[in-house]
Amino acid sequence: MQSVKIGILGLGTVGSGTVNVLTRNSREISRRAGRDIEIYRAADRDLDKPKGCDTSAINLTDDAFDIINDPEIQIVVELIGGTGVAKELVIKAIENGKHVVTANKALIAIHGNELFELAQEKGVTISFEAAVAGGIPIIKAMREGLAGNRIEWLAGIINGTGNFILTEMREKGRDFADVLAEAQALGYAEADPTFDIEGIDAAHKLTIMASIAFGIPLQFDKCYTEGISRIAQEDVLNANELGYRIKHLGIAKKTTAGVELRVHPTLIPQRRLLANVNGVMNAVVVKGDAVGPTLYYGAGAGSEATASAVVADIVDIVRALTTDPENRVPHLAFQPDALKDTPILPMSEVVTSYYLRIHTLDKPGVLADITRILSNEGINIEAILQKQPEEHEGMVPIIMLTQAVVEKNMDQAIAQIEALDTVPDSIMRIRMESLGG
Ligand SMILES: NC(=O)c1ccc[n+]([C@@H]2O[C@H](COP(=O)([O-])OP(=O)(O)OC[C@H]3O[C@@H](n4cnc5c(N)ncnc54)[C@H](O)[C@@H]3O)[C@@H](O)[C@H]2O)c1
Ligand SMILES: N[C@@H](CCO)C(=O)O
Ligand code: NA
Repeated sequence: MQSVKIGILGLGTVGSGTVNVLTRNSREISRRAGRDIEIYRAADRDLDKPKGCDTSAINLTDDAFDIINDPEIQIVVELIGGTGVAKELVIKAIENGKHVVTANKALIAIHGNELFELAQEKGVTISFEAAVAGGIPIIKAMREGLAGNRIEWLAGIINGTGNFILTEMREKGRDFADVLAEAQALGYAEADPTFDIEGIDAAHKLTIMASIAFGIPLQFDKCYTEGISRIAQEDVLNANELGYRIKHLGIAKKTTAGVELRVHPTLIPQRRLLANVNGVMNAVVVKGDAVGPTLYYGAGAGSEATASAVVADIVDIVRALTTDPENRVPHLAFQPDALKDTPILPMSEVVTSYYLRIHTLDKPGVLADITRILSNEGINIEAILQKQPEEHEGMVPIIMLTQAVVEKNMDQAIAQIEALDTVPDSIMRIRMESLGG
């Protein structure tokens, strides 16, 4: 049988990994797919830059549209990134009747609704396993493996760069900027690394997972997003002392009032598996009503780990080339006309417990003022840790763990505490999750 011809757009970290995996494992892959897969063409706008793969047998171009317009190519693999030219290329590819594989979470989270509709209309598939948690087959697991469940919640470490930074800070006391530079050199970070640090990349991935879990349209703009750049070494140490770890989590939860969709640093008990996921590794816990909690773990970024997911998507498409489009697995797990518009809850309505770090002046009565304000807002204190002033330029850091409270009450309490003369700095708050049941 004739080989299936694919065209790759972008030969950077993931593009070159994809060439390497497809080439090295070509025999195994053909046995699985039932057809040979041929890298017919590849495009990179910067062909002079050395590539991380052998391109001698590939017909190269610096114009990605050459590939989109090539009638021989059945599958386009978009590994350029971003929502500019990548969107234009994907739309043109679909219009030209080509299937698309992409690792681009920004594109799917922001434009997925319209792209899937177009793909549906044209009878082609957009596959995006590499877009969420890199090499971990989380999309496949949720979309197919958990299809019998009502998914209740999911929580995950879904940014490799951020987890690498937090791990190095905790284990080696390393400086934030220094670790970020290393993550960039290793090819983990986004083109704009603020996407990693400020939680935007994790929010893209969480948006995609929440749609697949709950059967709702993609709503990236409603995702609450907070990064890790404000976390200080003292918070990492305090958490440790209290039996917790700080992890940058994406959390999606179905409640009776709506769906919680939030990315933020989170204190989780040290004994939880997620607390022990370190470095560039990612992990996602998905709780289904029938199966209970399930855990998916693996490399969340990196050249060949991500390529593993890209190639799996290519194999899936090749296997399904002759099937009727109506019989393919729906892009977002639920049939397009069965998606529900369950509301996304504003952050002010989310209920969690908190870690608070309050720097106070060393004066009598400060603690009493703080506890009075918290109590007036209905906030119960679970634990208090008071540090010595000497190490903190005369300030007394007070660390508190609270019981669960609705976020708007905590907002009000924090505003009142910050207004006290004895509290000159802004308060650090980190939400807590038990991740039990
Ligand atoms: N790096 C990872 O670990 C990883 C993991 C999962 C997903 N992703 C996603 O994969 C995509 C690619 O990421 P990457 O890390 O490989 O990026 P990269 O910067 O290493 O590679 C992008 C490549 O695209 C080329 N390019 C840019 N504009 C182009 C254009 N108009 N036409 C042709 N080529 C063009 C660049 O020259 C570069 O070689 C992004 O969407 C990213 O979010 C990356
Ligand atoms: N920049 C992303 C790449 C994988 O999506 C990360 O660090 O997780
Ligand atoms: Na994945």
